[in-house]
Amino acid sequence: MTTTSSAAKPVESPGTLDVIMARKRRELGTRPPPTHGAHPPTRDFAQALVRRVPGHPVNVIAEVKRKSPSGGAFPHADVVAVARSYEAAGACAISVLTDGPDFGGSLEDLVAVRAAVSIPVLRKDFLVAASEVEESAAWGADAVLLIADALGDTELREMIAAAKQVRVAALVEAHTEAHAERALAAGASIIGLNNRNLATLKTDTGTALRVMPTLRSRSTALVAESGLKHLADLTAARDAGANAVLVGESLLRDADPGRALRRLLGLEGGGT
Ligand SMILES: O=C(O)c1ccccc1NCC(=O)[C@H](O)[C@H](O)COP(=O)(O)O
Repeated sequence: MTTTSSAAKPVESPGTLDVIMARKRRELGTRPPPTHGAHPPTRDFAQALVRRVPGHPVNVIAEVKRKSPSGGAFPHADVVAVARSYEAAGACAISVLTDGPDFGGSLEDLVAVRAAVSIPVLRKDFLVAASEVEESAAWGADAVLLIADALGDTELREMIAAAKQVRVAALVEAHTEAHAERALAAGASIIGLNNRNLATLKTDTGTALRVMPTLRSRSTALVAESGLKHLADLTAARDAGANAVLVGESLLRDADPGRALRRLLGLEGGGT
């Protein structure tokens, strides 16, 4: 928090998410509208989240990104190789960061990863308009991330409706119960509870555990996101109602992200 020099009234500094969303809204104004090419048949993201896999504590959406504001650079530039290793290790879906400036990703990464795996692929970005949901479908995304905390009610409703229209799943993320309720009211059926506060980047893995039980009976699928490192984090998320978890950093810090995923799932020794 910063304060003005003379007035007593405090002035909030914009959080990281606000800064990113402001950039995205500026960029949208300067980009040509998406061209809508034919897109491949959509892989069923919701089904991948709810399908029970014998021997897995919970389904894992495994994430590829080259860097992040909170984590800095990750040691794997070849996101396609990492995605392949995740699929072989039992991931139910792949999350691909397509934001360039803050995460080192691109829509070309999304296309390359989708061509390399047979499981659904989530476009993880900071979408600000329904036209970008349509654009995501044209680029082959099976699902898009929408961040309830950063979108108005009308935007959220329009973007969820656009996703239904172009037959991509919408994973609607919230950090608080209030934003999760807004997501449900806007028509969301797959809700992600982000343990990371995207304004401050502080992570508390108890966040999803506290909020998910209130949503269990009103959603198709629940996803606990961010900061998950241990098998015990996965079993706790499952016990609180999660169908799936979204994991990036703890896998990407390992020299072998596929092996790290097997360990996280309790399928290989060395996990905790
Ligand atoms: O991770 C960040 O630093 C970040 C900053 C600003 C906006 C979003 C950000 N991350 C998005 C996510 O929450 C994660 O990519 C995702 O949930 C996976 O989390 P983790 O397993 O902790 O990498």
